[in-house]
Amino acid sequence: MTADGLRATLVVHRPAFTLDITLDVAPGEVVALLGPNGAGKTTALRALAGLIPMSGGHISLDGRPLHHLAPEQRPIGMVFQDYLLFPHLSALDNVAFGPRCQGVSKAEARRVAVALLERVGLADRAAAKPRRLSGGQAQRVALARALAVRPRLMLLDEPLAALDAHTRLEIRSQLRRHLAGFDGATVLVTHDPLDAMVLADRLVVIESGVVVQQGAPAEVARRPRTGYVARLVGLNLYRGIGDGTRVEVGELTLHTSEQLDGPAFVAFSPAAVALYRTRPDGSPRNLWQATIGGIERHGDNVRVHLDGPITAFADITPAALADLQLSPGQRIWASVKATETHAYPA
Ligand SMILES: Nc1ncnc2c1ncn2[C@@H]1O[C@H](COP(=O)(O)OP(=O)(O)OP(=O)(O)O)[C@@H](O)[C@H]1O
Repeated sequence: MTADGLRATLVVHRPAFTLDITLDVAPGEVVALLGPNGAGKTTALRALAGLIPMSGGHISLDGRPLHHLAPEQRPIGMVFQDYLLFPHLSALDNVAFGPRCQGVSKAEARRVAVALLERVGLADRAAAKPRRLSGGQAQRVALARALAVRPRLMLLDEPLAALDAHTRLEIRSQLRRHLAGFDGATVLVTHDPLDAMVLADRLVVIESGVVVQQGAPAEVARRPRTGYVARLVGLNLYRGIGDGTRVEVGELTLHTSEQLDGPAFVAFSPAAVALYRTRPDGSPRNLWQATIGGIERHGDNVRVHLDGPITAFADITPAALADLQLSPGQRIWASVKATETHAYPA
C-alpha cells in the first residue's frame, strides 16, 4: 500500500450547477475547503463520502480506487455539523458502533471506544446519552466516533458551527491537536476563516463549483485572488495593469512599493486607509475623492464604506469618526500610503 493520501477529481452535475474540482491531500495534511454559499463545498464532501453519485472523475485513497465503493465500505470518518450521534446509545456505544459494523468483537470495540473517549478527554462521560452532553462534548464524541473506524480520510463539515463562541475557541484548539495526531488525510469544510486558518495546512477556495485559489493560509491571506477571498481575510483588493510601481485600476492610479508590469492585483488593509474632510496638505501619492456609502461597527472600530473611483473599506477609530463627523452620502478624501499596499501578479 502506498501512503499517498487522497487524490480526487470530483465532477457532479446538478440541474443548475456543476462541481468540477481536483483535490489532492497528503497523509497527515489538513485541507480546508472554503467558499461562499452554494459554491459546492458540501457537494464535494458528499461525493467523497459516496453519499451522492458522481457524473465523472475519480477518487483514490492511498493508491486504492474508492469511487465505486459504497459509503460504508470507504475508509472514511465523518464529523458533520449536527453530529448525528445515535440518541439512544451511550457515548461509548456511539464510538464503538463503527468498529462493531466492521466486524470487530464487542470487547475489542469497547476497548477502542474507551481509549478514544480518553483521548478526547471524555472518559468520565462514557455512559452518558447524547442529550446529556454539552455541544462541545457531543462534538468530541463525534470526533472519537469518526476516528474509531481507523479512517484514512477524515471529512469534517462545519464541525464547530453549532458551538457558542467560548466553546468554539476551546474545541478549535483541541480539534487542531487531534487532527495533528491523525496520520490520514483530512478535508474540512468551513465558513469561518479563523477555523480555516487555525486548523488547515492548506486552503482550497471554491467558487461556483471550481477551485479559484489554493495555498498555505498565510499565502492566501497575503495575496487574495478573488473578491470573496479578499473579504474573507479583510483586505481591499483591486485588479489593474501594472507599470513599474504604478497600477492603473480603472480611472485611479495606485502607487505601490513593488515593481510590477502587466496584469496585477493591489491589496491593502482597511486600517491603512486614512480619511480627511478636506484635501490633505502635502498630498499623499494615493489620494482619491470618495462618497461615504455606509458606516458600521467593526469590532472595536468603525468600518466606513467608500464609493468612488474604487470601492473600498476604511477602518477608523470611534474617536476619528467623531472628529470627522462623517455621515452617509458625504464627500471625503481618502488616502493610503504606497508602503501600505501590496502588489502581485494577477
Ligand atoms: N440535492 C440537490 N439537488 C439539486 N441541486 C443541489 C442539491 N444540493 C445542492 N444543490 C446545488 O448545488 C450547489 C452547491 O451546493 P452545496 O451545498 O454543495 O454548496 P456549499 O458550498 O456547501 O454551500 P453552503 O455554504 O451554503 O453550505 C448549489 O447551487 C445548490 O443549490
